[in-house]
Parts: sequence; C-alpha cells; structure tokens
Amino acid sequence: MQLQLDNIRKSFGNKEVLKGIDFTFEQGKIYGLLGRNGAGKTSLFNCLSGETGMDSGAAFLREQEVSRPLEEGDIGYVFSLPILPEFLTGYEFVKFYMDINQDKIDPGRTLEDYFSIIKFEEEDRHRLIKGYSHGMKNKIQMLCFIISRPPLILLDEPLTSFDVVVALEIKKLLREMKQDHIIIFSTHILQLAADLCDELVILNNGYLQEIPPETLRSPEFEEQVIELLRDGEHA
Ligand SMILES: Nc1ncnc2c1ncn2[C@@H]1O[C@H](COP(=O)(O)OP(=O)(O)OP(=O)(O)O)[C@@H](O)[C@H]1O
Repeated sequence: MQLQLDNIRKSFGNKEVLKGIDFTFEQGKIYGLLGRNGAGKTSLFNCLSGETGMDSGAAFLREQEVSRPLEEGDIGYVFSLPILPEFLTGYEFVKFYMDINQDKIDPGRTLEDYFSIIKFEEEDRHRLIKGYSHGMKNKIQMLCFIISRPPLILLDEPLTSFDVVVALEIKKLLREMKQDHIIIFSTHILQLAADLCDELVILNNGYLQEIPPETLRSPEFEEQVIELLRDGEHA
C-alpha cells in the first residue's frame, strides 16, 4: 500500500503554505515529518484528514496497482491538541468507540486489554475526560487508532506529552503496528525522529523533501537537518 500525494496546495489568505506537495509514502515505514514552526505540518495533516479543504491537488491510496482517493475513514489522526467528548469518562468513550468499530476490532482484545496497552490506570478509566491531563487525552486518541486500525496514521507531535515510560511503550507499539500501516509522525525532537522513524521528510518553504537515509544514520545528523531547515528559510 502507498499513500500518494499529488500536487497539494493550500493557502490561507495571501499566505501560500503548501505550494505543491508531491510525495509517495509506503506501508511498513514510520515517517518523521520535520519543519520549522509554521512550516505547514499541521496544515498538511488537516488537508489529508479533511479537517481543512485543500485548494488543489489530491491524495490517493494505492493497493495492488489500484489507486483510490483517500477517505476520512482511512485515517487515524492524533492531534497535538486532543479533541474528545469531555462529558464522557474514558471508559464510556472507549466502549462507544469499540461499539461503532466492531467490524475492525482485533477479536482477541477486550476493553480492558486496550486500556492496558496504553498503561491507563484502572481508577482513571472512570473519570470524566474533562479532568484528564494532555498526555492522558493523547493516549485515548491513540487508543482510537489502535482499535480501528486505519491504513494511514497521522500523529501530530504526540509523544512530547507522554512521560518517558509511556513514550517508550508507544514507540514500541508504533514499531509493532507499522507493518500494516503508513505512519507519519510530526515532531520537533530530532533525536526522537532519528530513533523512531525509518525515513525523514522535511516540509520546507511549502515543499516536501526527503532526507537521504544515510543522513539519518550519520553522526552529523542533527547538524545536517538544521542546515536543511535553515536553507529552506532563504529559498
Ligand atoms: N486556519 C488558519 N487560518 C489562517 N492561517 C492558518 C490557519 N491554519 C494555519 N495557518 C497558518 O499556516 C501556517 C502553517 O501553520 P501550521 O500550523 O500548519 O504549521 P506547523 O508546521 O504545524 O507549525 P508548528 O510546528 O508551529 O506547530 C502558519 O503561518 C499559520 O499561521
């Protein structure tokens, strides 16, 4: 499976944020999406998920030589600011989410199993989401894609809100899941990107550019990425 982005453009007023994004992402890999503040990472995710309309261009999922337009149901999106029904408890929400995704659930897993996967304390499961910390809300959002297993998973800087133990668990989980998905992960933490991701892409000056794999494993990795980001500033 591949995700093909074809000349995606997006402007806000006079500001052209995405100037023609062309890229092919492959199943089985975790992609790190890097870019300066305001580069357009969230805008790209929003365009893909349908949160925001793109001005032109398109996104396709390609499977066994057949391409079809990417649809909302193909995407699991973890926002940097989690959006959840605050009036429900975590338990109520996850139960509801499992009910509406019954056809997609791994049949061997129960609601308790899912909460254990994200290390969610028993006592917290029955509290209102309204009172959850940022990291706890992010965990619940992550659980949604663990349950429904969509082909494309977009993560907008999620691991920064997790404590080290949970971050490690989630990294492990993403690595385990990657075979069946396309995972794109935006972050400002270069070490995390180098550690977790199979490939890195930089959003620079409205375009998406691949970082050569040899850079990812080189000792000068950080310097080279910062250099690329600086170059983009003047492009
Ligand atoms: N709804 C909107 N209306 C107007 N401008 C917007 C809107 N959404 C994003 N922008 C602008 O588009 C540009 C890209 O923003 P975006 O949030 O996509 O960047 P980002 O790479 O995710 O940044 P950061 O790393 O700081 O989170 C910014 O200049 C931002 O102000």
